Amino acid sequence: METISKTVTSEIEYEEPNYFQTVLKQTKILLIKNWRIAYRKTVTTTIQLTVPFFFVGGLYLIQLAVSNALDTNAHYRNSADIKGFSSPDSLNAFILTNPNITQAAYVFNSTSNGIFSYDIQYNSSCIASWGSSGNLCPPPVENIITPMQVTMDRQIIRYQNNLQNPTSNSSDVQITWNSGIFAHPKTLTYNIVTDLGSIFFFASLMFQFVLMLQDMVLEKETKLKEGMRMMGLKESSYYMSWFFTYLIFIILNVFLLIASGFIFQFSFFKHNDFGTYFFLFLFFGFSIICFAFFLSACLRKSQTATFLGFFLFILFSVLQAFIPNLLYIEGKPYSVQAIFSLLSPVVFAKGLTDLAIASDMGGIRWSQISNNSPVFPLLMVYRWILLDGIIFIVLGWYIDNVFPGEFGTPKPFYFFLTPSYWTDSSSMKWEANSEYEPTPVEDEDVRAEEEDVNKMNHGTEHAVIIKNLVKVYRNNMFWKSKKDFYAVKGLNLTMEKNKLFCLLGPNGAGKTTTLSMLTGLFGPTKGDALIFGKSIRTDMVAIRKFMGVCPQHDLLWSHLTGREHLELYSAFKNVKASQISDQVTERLNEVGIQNLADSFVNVYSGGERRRLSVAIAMTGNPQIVFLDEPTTGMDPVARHSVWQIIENAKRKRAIVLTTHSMEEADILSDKIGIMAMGRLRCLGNNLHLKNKFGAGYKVTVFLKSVGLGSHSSMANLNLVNNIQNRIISFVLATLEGTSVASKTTEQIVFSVPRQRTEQLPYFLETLEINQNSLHIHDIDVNLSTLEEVFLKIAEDAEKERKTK
Ligand SMILES: Nc1ncnc2c1ncn2[C@@H]1O[C@H](COP(=O)(O)OP(=O)(O)OP(=O)(O)O)[C@@H](O)[C@H]1O
Repeated sequence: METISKTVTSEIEYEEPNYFQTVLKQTKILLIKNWRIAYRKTVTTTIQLTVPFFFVGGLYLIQLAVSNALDTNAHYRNSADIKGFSSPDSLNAFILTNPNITQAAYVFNSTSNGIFSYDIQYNSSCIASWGSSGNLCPPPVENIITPMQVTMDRQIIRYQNNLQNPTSNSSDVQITWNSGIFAHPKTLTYNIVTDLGSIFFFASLMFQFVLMLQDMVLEKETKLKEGMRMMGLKESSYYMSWFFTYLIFIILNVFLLIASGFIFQFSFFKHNDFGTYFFLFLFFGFSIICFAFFLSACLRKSQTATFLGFFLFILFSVLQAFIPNLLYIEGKPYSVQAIFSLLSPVVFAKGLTDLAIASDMGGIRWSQISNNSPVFPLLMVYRWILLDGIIFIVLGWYIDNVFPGEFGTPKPFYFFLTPSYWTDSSSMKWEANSEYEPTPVEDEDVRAEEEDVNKMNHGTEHAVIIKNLVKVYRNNMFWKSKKDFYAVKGLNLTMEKNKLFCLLGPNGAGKTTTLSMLTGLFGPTKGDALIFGKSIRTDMVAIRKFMGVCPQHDLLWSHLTGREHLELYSAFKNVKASQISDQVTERLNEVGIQNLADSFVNVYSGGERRRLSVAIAMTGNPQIVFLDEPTTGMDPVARHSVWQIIENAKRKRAIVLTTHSMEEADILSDKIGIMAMGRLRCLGNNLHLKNKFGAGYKVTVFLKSVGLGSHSSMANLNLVNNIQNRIISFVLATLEGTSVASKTTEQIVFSVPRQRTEQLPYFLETLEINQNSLHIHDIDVNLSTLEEVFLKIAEDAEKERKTK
């Protein structure tokens, strides 16, 4: 057997923060946790943070593509046409009435005495430029002005020379020229932001919404949220930590969105006041965080969350594209506008459209937000978006409390009116639920326990008192059905302080369900339990302060280290900040994973994860610890060291253990209850159960070697058979009622009934006297094992199931 190092548990000092300090402290540590995980999920986080840049960039590319398309379609020139006009005014009149069919014009000012002056006027719009499509707007100097100037100058010189003397040079010619653009009507530029901006800006923020919804529902689905709650997490801290995590994401996104807007030179960002669009984006970000909260309270599966998230993304993209134009117009009743304004994407789109249209006309100043539009000006848009957010967050909080779904205990619909909700105060309330119709109890120990429990009025003398606890897994959440499954059928039980109670039972017996109710993972259908006098129905928050839990499935974050997990839970348990580091090291040493302390949990083996879960359960010196199959998957060395931890731990606290290892139950338990098919079948300490349910004793007779093995021969086998038969005949004749349990070439195991206890010493003496003549090497006597007791109970339950 390996040496087990004794761990000396140092005295833990606690902080006693008030409710608000606790919430703030927990929020801070959860924020650190969220950001650590986000930082370590490098690729996902980078995409999450930079998504607005890609959306705005995409918008810019579309703008380019649309402009080019307009270029291609322009039928802008017919270069064969040359027209003459009598005056600049008639030229201008022609150009204004026939836009974009003339590329350029010469306007002659004076042509006297060898002095020439002319202007070159050209079409400055991109669509009329020279060159083919693809060149968005080629420079006029190279394409128009220079060729025209060179051509004209040459012609003037030629003309002048011909007039005077064809052979003389042109030094006495003086030419001045100017260039300018055509007269043109008011320019209409294509503004992509007006048409598509709202979809793109909306999409870049909605991306966060989908991810957040998925993150939150995933933590719920994987029970991590409930795991933290069981260890003392405050609901408000949990929500605040997600809220601030995503608010920071949103703020970073908004800044990146604005920066991208400037990089791509959108007039939306250049011409409107910064505050006008900054607050619009920020408030919309806030409202989608609240909307995600609301939905996460209603959803259970992360896959559904992702699907719904994308569906809403598309639905709102469509709605916000056309509803604002139909809705926010003069003459529409305010009530209709108000109803649609409950959807923040719709009001957001209205705000964006206002800003986009205004950006072509100088933009909106911050001082104009209350009157920039006759219907729903920006100020009203801001107010509605904020109101939407507040409505959704309140609804989400209410639903989460009253309909917590699979996990969590439903609170009454008026829970927010009860002082205990706000103060964590315990009401010491004993919920004697009379609705349960008891099933007849066959075992007298179980019946006696039930009678004791029914006499108890308060539960402070015991660590746990369970009274008529029932759990029904409903087939659907609305009505009772025949398919409803009764997992626990009226459990009555007490567990003592400073003792270890072991709950055993075959698979599906209802052990985990019972533990889940006791730890507040979900509420009982009927009945109640008091833990150190506090009801699991009404005082779970108070109970969690002194409770440690090691759930059946490890609730761990792959991207956090073992040390970080323990630091997080120590803080939940209010261990003094200055002591956390020492306490964490102590817990890590205790379970023997100190060498993995700074490795991420995703590299831990199954057994190492279990050890970390046990260390988490023991964090903060809880008065009661629930261990659901804590040693599953551990090697024998680890298992023995965990047994030693449990053995040490139970001196100061109550421990409730479930296990499939009979050895573990035998060694550690002070009291054992065996459940099957949702009911308690027997109760007592291991000796009592073995005596009561075990077959009696096992006598193992070891045969002397006759040289079998690889050299076995027929003759030797016959010899062994003879020896075995003689021993069996002798034993069966000496001790009445004995039977052969098993037989090998080396040993024979006999089952001796309990009724023969008194004759056993005489029988063993006789066997010893005949040891040599019977060819016996050794004899061993054992009481029935717990395993036999377990098998008998399971067998009885199986028979009961078949007869039903
Ligand atoms: N969410 C659920 N919905 C419906 N039935 C459930 C649900 N959870 C558990 N059950 C059923 O309730 C019964 C009791 O389950 P429970 O997990 O409590 O058993 P257990 O004794 O802990 O078993 P094991 O030893 O295998 O862990 C099982 O038959 C199980 O299938």
